[in-house]
Amino acid sequence: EDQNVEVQVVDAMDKVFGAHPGFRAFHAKGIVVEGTFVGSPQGAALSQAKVFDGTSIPVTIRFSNNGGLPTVPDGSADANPHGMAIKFHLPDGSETDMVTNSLKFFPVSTASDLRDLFEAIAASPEGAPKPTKFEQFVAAHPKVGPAFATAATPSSFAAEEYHGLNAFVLVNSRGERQAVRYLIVPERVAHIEASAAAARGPNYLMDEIPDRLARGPVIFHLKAQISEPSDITNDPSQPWPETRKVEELGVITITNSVSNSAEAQKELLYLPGRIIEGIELSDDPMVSIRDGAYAVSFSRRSQ
Ligand code: HEM
Repeated sequence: EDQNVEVQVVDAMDKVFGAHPGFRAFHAKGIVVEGTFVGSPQGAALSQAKVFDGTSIPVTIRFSNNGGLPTVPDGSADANPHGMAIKFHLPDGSETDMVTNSLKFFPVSTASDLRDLFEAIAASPEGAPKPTKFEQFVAAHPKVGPAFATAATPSSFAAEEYHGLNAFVLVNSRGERQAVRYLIVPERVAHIEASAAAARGPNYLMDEIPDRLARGPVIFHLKAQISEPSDITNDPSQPWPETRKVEELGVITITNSVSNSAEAQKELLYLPGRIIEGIELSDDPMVSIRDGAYAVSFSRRSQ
């Protein structure tokens, strides 16, 4: 990977979406909610991380739309995939994060390919000569089309399944290591047609979740897809077979929205590589590069 891909990828995002002071370079539109996580015995057997020890851990969650436009309509295809970022607040004051989205696999293998994808989009405005740079990129990267085809428009942030995509390694108290990919599974997945989403208005997802929480909690199951030794762990564009075992790591109970979401999300920084003992990076270099890019975006949006 290039030395400066963390900066280049954020620059390329800004070329596509424009720079919007105070907002994230990507997943710019979102809403912050709060709740708790309780780890399961299976989670504790897979990882000694304190987050899975069965005690109730406060969580701060940000749901988001794809893209760098703070005003993207929630039901637009450009808002897919939606994101779910979770920050777990451990009793010792430390934090660990998970940053997931609703794609079933990632469109490209590496961060430099993602940079090149945004560069190609930026170089392919309306009326650009055919084949456009974007069309050429898609032709040369066969996972882009199929990956985006896995994204749909949810009826609610609470009715979507989210995927960690990058592999992590869980380490238990016996030192046993298991590469996994996280899945965040709602009680019910519900997708709607673009026309129905448009009828609900441009902020229907952001408006719906506080209303829902006022009526009662929202439950998700945090799960781990368990890899086999032959599975590739350094390429999130390669899904593992559907037949792989999935273990429950615990239950997320979202209890409330926050009154100052717009301010709260400015202060929040989720880092996919913010991990604690019992969770390790895999051989996928993308996670550390993501950390760098998220930090670049954070420092720009905090100015
Ligand atoms: C090389 C790959 C990637 C790069 C360079 C990248 C870059 C970024 C950047 C710059 C941000 C804004 C961060 C901020 O200002 O706080 C962001 C946000 C986000 N990304 Fe990525 N991303 C990558 C891959 C992924 C993957 C694989 C996922 C899902 C599994 C994902 C899901 C998200 C989500 C959900 C957010 C919003 C986080 C929040 O709510 O604070 N990204 N990404």
